[in-house]
Amino acid sequence: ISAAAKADGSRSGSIVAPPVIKDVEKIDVNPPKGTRDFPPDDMRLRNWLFNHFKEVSRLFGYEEIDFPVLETEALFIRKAGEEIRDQLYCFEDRGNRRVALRPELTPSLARLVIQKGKSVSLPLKWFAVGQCWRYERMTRGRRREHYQWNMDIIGVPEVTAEAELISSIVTFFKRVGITASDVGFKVSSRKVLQELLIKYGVPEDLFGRVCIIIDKIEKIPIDEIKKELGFTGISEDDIEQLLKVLSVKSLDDLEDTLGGAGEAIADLRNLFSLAEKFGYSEWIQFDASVVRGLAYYTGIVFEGFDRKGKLRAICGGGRYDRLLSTYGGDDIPACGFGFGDAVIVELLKENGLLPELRQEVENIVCALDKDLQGAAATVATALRDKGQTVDLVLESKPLKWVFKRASRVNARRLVLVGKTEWEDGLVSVKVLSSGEQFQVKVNELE
Ligand SMILES: CC(=O)Nc1cnc2ccccc2c1
Repeated sequence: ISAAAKADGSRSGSIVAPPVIKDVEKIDVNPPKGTRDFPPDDMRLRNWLFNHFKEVSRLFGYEEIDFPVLETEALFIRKAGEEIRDQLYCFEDRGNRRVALRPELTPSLARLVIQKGKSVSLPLKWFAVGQCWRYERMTRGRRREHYQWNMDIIGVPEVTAEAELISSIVTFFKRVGITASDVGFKVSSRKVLQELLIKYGVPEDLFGRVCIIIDKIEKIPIDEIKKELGFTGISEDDIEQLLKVLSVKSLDDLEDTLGGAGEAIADLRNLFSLAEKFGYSEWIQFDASVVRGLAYYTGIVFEGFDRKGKLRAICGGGRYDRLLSTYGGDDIPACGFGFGDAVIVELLKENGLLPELRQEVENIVCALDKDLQGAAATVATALRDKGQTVDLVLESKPLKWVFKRASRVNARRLVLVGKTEWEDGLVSVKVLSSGEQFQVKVNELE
């Protein structure tokens, strides 16, 4: 071989190296751009968060629902110029159907309510925790998926519904240690805008579009806002007046500016007095500039914000009384909120409230030599049948290895199956925290 090898170490001539079978390309082991894996540590935090979401929802008497992450594209096609529409993760499936990964849960909920029709009795109180998707052209490193907790009340026209929804979010915050000095809710009503646009003679079908433009008020320059509002046909004077109303600082100012208490004022005053009764007054404040970025809201809108102003909105929601009818359903009033899984984790981190979550297992069961593997399986099963968690050592390993694994999986105790004890139906147990050691009959282990 050396004769055939060249100075540069390459080979030639009669020597044939065995063919290297390269039948698999090394695949990219990272998840697709903008998406996340949930290895155990991350999954523990996610389960901790989602369990709080679900426990609060159950505390409020809501029933859990779910729907496919894939929907028809038509469910999300709205012409109000929403960002969520521009970033729709849509495509044509192999049956040439236009489909989309859901960017939010509310349309699916509306679809399900209409599908159920008369077979469900109102009011419905439903909740879901589901993954939502967006496709951004240039991924500015932003995520393309997140999980959202939603709670919705279908069939209640009064603001007691919105008041209860905010109470459920306050309950969640309290459970994870967030207080009214960390977080607040900005509350307003789109009926303010509605009343103004009627006054300005703006056609009703432009309402959603105007709301979406106003929602961008803190994100793009005011001149751009005025220009976009101009395109909808509102006069410059009316635009000035509109922006003035949206900057009022109190409900009283709003009432003066609107020249009397319309529905919007009545709803808001009602909500604030209910907040008192629910016990969360110090969590909410009126803020006329809150409109939220979804076209279908029609009344009260609210969003959770961090008082340090360092993070994007934590959650948001409101009343959407027309959504079901736009899908051909009956005119059923509805309201709900969405709560994403990203900002809340940043907030908890900022406030040192992230929980320390470790794997834990009660028992490691191990055979002390390999012909006791069956006995170890019997012991493991006896413990598992009693509801004890067991990590069964599945191969014969030196004791040193077992101790190392015991500390890594945070086991409470070791259960060792040895030859002599087993003949007397005994196993030996070592409590790892105290070092206490004892022998016990298998069926007395608990
Ligand atoms: C902070 C964050 O991850 N936001 C986020 C991530 N993915 C989404 C996907 C769909 C709709 C909204 C989304 C929002």
